[in-house]
Amino acid sequence: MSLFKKIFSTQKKETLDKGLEKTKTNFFSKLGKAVAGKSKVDDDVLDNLEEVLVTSDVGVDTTLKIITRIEARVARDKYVGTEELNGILREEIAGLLSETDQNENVGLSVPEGKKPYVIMVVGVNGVGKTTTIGKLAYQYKKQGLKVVLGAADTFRAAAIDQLQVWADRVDVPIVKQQMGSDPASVAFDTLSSAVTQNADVVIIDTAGRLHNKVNLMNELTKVKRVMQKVVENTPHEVLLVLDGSTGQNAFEQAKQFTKATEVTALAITKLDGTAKGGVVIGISDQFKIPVKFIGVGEGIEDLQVFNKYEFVDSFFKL
Ligand SMILES: Nc1nc2c(ncn2[C@@H]2O[C@H](COP(=O)(O)OP(=O)(O)OP(=O)(O)O)[C@@H](O)[C@H]2O)c(=O)[nH]1
Repeated sequence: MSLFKKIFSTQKKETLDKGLEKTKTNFFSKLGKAVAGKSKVDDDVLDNLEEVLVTSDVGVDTTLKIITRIEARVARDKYVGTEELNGILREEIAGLLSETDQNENVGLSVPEGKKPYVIMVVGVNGVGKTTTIGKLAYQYKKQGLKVVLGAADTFRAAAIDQLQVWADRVDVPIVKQQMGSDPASVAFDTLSSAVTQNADVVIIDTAGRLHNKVNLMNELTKVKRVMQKVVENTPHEVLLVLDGSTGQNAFEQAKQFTKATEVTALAITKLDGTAKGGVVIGISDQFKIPVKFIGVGEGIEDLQVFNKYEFVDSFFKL
């Protein structure tokens, strides 16, 4: 590994460790209480553990899967000491995540033959959509790729302004129209401009109004249809941004959006500010959609390509 890569991966690890601090403190303090005074993993410990996982926003279904795995292990090994619980949880959760996430996580690479690579970003207001687009644009640009942003969230003037702020910050072109204009028309213009400029990556913001699923569905379908008039088979990626700090609400949003449109990847933000980081484990397990990015801070560098092994490692590192 080159020195640059080593420094970068150490920094990435430190940011991840720091970003997960709140979740870990909360989780391990609960886990400590769950096993207090116990030397052996028995039914009581398993009951307590179940509660710890559920209250850490891992989600009921995923929690039950984890508990079943640990039960089987306890039954097999006859005696499992509580001091082994951390290591066992780590192994079982890593195992669970690798079973369910079948998709190859390509992270920031742009697949061959897909130029411009078009990412449509969806999600409700306030989840960190604009910030994620800005951070993504920065990372693609840092790799030497030419990026164009499209402000197709035309529902609020602030959304267009905010995206402009990020476009200026990252120094990438943005295509926008007035507030209230047709999002599909902005998407059309953005893709046309990207083709003319020979851009590598296009990132399109969309309005995430969930109050009416049919409207949302119609709007996203139309945006997609119009995109395909410019570049076939686009968008290549539909990235749903979820706010990790909302815990179960993030699950709910994932359910709604996956019903409204075909979501191909997830970004889970604001993990640094929350004790609900367990949501990443539950969401990775429940939806057959890869978590590609996680937000672990407000800074431009604080969006990471999600790696389930690094995540579990950081989570269970004492
Ligand atoms: N701590 C932390 N804050 C984040 C992260 N991602 C986004 N934010 C903050 O979350 C807030 C909302 O982010 P926006 O990007 O404006 O969210 P949005 O979904 O585009 O929301 P609207 O612009 O209201 O539609 C901002 O203050 C961001 O700085 C993250 O990973 N960590």
